Amino acid sequence: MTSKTPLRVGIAGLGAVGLDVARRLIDGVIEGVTLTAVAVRDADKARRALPQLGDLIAFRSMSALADDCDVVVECLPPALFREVAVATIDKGRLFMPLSVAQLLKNPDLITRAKEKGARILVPTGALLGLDAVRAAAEGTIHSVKMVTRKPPKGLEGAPYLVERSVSLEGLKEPRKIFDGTAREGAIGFPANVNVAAALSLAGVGPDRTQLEIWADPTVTRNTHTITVDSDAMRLSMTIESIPSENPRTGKSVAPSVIAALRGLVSELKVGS
Ligand SMILES: NC(=O)C1=CN([C@@H]2O[C@H](COP(=O)(O)OP(=O)(O)OC[C@H]3O[C@@H](n4cnc5c(N)ncnc54)[C@H](O)[C@@H]3O)[C@@H](O)[C@H]2O)C=CC1
Ligand SMILES: O=C([O-])CC(=O)C(=O)O
Repeated sequence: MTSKTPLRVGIAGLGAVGLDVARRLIDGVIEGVTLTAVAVRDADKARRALPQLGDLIAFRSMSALADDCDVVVECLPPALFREVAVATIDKGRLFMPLSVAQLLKNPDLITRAKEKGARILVPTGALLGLDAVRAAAEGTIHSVKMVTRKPPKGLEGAPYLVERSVSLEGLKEPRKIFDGTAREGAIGFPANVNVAAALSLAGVGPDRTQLEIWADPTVTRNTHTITVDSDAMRLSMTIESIPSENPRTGKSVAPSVIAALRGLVSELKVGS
């Protein structure tokens, strides 16, 4: 792809992340990247939010989104992930998932991407430091741990809590609600800790990545701390992301997608 050929982007799902990414692309924040098509549930609602849709930016079904896009950014509820993933990969496009926990449930997609000449690029999303974790993974990683603290509203309704009839309503003190592996966390909290899945894919995999989740009424931000110990480095990093209109999702997620898209076309790219 040369900088003269615009990179055509499709977005599946215009919720907290997708709408923010779409707005920024329409505003022309990245020279050489255009929003070409979107897949939405309710076209009228999408047009009310973004009147530019439907004219130069096409509405497509999820299976047709990749037809005229080089990159498809998936910003859907987890249950819809596979449909758009398969359609994009089968067309040999670049697939950028946000519902990263679903990648752990659908590992065949990675082999499928190899067969079809597609690529899967996981943006850093609500996390940080994945470049350093990948560098550590070039050597020997001894341990990876992530501790997530979210305001209770950002965790309510997660399957892990519903199955155990755990209510977070009226919580006054921080409460540890989960302690296990990233794989188990991705199953129990599919819309809350995609970041744990991303961390595990960057480092030592979902079964060796440890995860704690706290419902914490004393924090106002979605807070993730990662600690990595390897033969080359020890690192500990924390990000505190302001919740977006979707309390589960931090405001750092959409800019992270924009940064990842920019990295596909810019002459200078900083960080791996
Ligand atoms: N990787 C990461 O760091 C992060 C990942 N996420 C994940 O990213 C995904 C998107 O997050 P949000 O934007 O906050 O979710 P959201 O719930 O705000 O948006 C989802 C959108 O999908 C739309 N949708 C539902 N059915 C649809 C259909 N059949 N066709 C097209 N669109 C449909 C909904 O109307 C909604 O607008 C979620 O799976 C979330 O868990 C969220 C935050 C961080
Ligand atoms: O935005 C966040 O804090 C992280 C999040 O929802 C996720 O990883 O699914």
